Amino acid sequence: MSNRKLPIGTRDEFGSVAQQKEQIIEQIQRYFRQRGFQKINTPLLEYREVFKPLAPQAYQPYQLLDERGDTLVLRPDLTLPVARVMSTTGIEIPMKWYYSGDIFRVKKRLSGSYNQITQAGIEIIGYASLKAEWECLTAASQLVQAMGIDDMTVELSHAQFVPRVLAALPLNELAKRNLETALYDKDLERYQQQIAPLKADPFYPFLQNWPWLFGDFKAVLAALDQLPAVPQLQSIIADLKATQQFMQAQFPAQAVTLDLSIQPPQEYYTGMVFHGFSQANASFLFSGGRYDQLLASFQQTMQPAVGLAFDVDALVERLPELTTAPATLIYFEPSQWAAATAKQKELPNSSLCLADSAAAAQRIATQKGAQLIDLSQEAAK
Ligand SMILES: N[C@@H](Cc1c[nH]c[nH+]1)C(=O)O
Repeated sequence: MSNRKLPIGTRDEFGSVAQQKEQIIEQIQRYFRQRGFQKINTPLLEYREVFKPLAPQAYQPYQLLDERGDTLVLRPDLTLPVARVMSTTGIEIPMKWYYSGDIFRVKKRLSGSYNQITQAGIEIIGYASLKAEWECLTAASQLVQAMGIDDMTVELSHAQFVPRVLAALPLNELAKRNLETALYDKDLERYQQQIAPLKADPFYPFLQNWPWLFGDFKAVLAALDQLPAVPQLQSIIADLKATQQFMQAQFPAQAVTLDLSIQPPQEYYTGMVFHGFSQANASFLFSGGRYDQLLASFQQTMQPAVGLAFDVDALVERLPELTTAPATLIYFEPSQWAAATAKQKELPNSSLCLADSAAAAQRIATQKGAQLIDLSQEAAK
């Protein structure tokens, strides 16, 4: 009886959860409108090619065919459609976009997570400076704080850190790939096997600690003292330090950590990567980063870009339940329509009772635990 079932990984939303979700989306969008961002909407359906830059194993999309037999997908990401828009229209950069919408990612069966996720996010296109990352982090900290969530940790990382360390190691390409996978998977046994041939190498003391290079910002940076000088890492470390100092100065209460052994959540990231998490949530509250090469995969020219997306569902999960004023139902005679409407406007959490009789109205009020105002009594006077 599949007409009574939902597809795996989807859900219905109603009542206070649906209402909180609407409010969160509105709060985020209002914030970005006020900061001078422009709204962008893209379709739910796109050609599969738009999402080529995503790691296929990470985000398997739902696929369908259009009438010509071309493969379409339900969008598994919102950044790539914005990159497509930028490269197919003559919109001038720099540009700051905000958006909200659902994305679809087929997850493993029994993973317990949803395949339809609501995101609200931004894409800042055309700014190469660290200020663009700081704009994202400012928005994330201020918005999450304003929602009343006070246990978020912001974690910084950098998409180039791991590749640049690997490039400096005296290993062949295959050994580097194996080392990278073992590091990202936190498969310590395989990792130890991969670094064993480097026991006499100056990188060895650092390599022994690498899988644990996450957590307290200063402690992680201090562990880099063991690293032989790699000139290609200097700008990365300087940017991360400057960003941590920025956060400390602007948002002293915001916890900021550093992870130098993590796989970036998107393959298209080329620079600093950041996300926010709370101990109470399995998913990130927001996730984002710099992706300077992405527009080049749609057109010839490279454009600097940074963005982030909030996971609206994860935010709602963290919010305290809505407490609403006790409900009131207003029963009235058809001739009292205008008076009933005026009364309803006055009373918070009230609605018109559309029942045919006062007795039916009373039954509904009792069933809903609502107070009943009966205007028909006044009409009768
Ligand atoms: N699209 C990314 C988030 C992001 C927006 N802009 C840059 N990154 C995600 O879903 O993880």
